[in-house]
Amino acid sequence: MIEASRVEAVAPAHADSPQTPAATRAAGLARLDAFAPRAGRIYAADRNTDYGPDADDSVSHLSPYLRHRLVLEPEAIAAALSRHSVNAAEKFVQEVVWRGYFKGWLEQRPSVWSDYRRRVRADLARLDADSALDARYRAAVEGRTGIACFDAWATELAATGYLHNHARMWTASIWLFTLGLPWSLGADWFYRHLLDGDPASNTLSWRWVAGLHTRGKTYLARADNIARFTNGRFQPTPDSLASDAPALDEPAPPPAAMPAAPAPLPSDGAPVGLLLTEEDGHAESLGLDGATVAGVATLSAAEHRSPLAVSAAVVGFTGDAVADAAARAAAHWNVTAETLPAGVQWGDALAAWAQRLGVTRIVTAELPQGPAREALDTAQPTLDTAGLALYRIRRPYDAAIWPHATAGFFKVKKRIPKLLSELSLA
Ligand SMILES: Cc1cc2nc3c(=O)[nH]c(=O)nc-3n(C[C@H](O)[C@H](O)[C@H](O)COP(=O)(O)OP(=O)(O)OC[C@H]3O[C@@H](n4cnc5c(N)ncnc54)[C@H](O)[C@@H]3O)c2cc1C
Repeated sequence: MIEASRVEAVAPAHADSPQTPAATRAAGLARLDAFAPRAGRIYAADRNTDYGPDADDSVSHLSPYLRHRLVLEPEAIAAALSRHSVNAAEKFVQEVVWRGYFKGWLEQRPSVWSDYRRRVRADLARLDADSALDARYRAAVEGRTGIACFDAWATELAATGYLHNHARMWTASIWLFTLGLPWSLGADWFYRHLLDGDPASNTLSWRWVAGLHTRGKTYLARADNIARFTNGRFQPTPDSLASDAPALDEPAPPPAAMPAAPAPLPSDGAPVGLLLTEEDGHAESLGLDGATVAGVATLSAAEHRSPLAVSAAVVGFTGDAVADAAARAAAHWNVTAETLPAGVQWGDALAAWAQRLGVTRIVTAELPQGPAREALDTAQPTLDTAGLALYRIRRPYDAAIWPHATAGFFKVKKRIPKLLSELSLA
């Protein structure tokens, strides 16, 4: 049994903290608008420097919005390309596409996600059995390792729900190779705190640092690199950090297999219930304008990110994001929106809601691997018994990227010009 009280004793971010951004599409679009002028050469030149939580930097901070699809990847790419040439915006576009690449990679190998979920439980149980490992783990997540940069990033993560990409790479590397902690627990720690916490980007980035994604190739945090790219804020001594990063080893994941395209929603006009989750906050662009949407419901699985307690900021941000999505969808289709109770079986909640609405069809954006997908898969037998048909909509953006996410990012990167033209973005 996992100890529910294993929670970090560092300043937590609260959902209403002034540092927590508003979880609305309007706030995301405002952020995109403010960032777009810097999405070209400024971003490319300066994106690797982490100036600290209270300083301006050159990255977009769009990730919580993109992760919940309050802002869509094509919108972010289009905003960058409306201000900059394809060449100047190349780096930003590539970074946005990394997100879709990781999602597609995991969709094609769902067992990597289920193995991660099992591994987190097993490694948490190891902490109970190994007091030295437990002490190292607690010192790390509470920011008490004595490694100043690591401790500052641990505190920043808990206080803001965000870390700069380079800080994520250094933190993960120090966790693995200097502190000798299990990668799965590092991924779980990030996932419990990041407002942009994403099953694919987070799990696969940790695996990448550990040498499990690009097999055998690890990421080593070096003292001089940290000093340079924190603008001198941190100056670790070289001997305070591991000097090598031996790759972890694991059996290779099964071969990639692209999930079949979901069955289309029949166009016979029968009424549908529209289910919104934290995976997609912009139902208005799902292509449902020809459908008869009879009502909207929301469900969130944010609390199931981990066997441990998920930060209040994550639960708050996710709840606000689905509420914002529901309010917009309800206004768009002129129907009412219901927040279905958290903590119940999704199958029971959905069947009761569909009955209230008088529909036998539920439609939702396709849920990628993650806790919401697990909850919906578990609900499927109950939906079947209730005679409810579930339709999932795959966005053209995902359909364009996922099939190419079979190996490393390079294969997808090479296709970016084609992708931009297929999606009418350039
Ligand atoms: C160990 C580790 C864990 C991570 N966990 C997550 C996570 O849970 N969720 C998440 O969204 N990203 C994760 N990332 C990727 C990346 O760090 C963040 O997306 C990025 O820092 C978000 O800040 P930004 O929006 O200012 O990024 P920008 O630099 O402005 O990039 C624009 C957008 O591109 C995407 N992006 C940028 N870099 C990456 C990347 N390396 N991989 C995937 N997408 C990227 C994001 O959607 C981001 O919002 C992780 C990286 C590492 C090394």
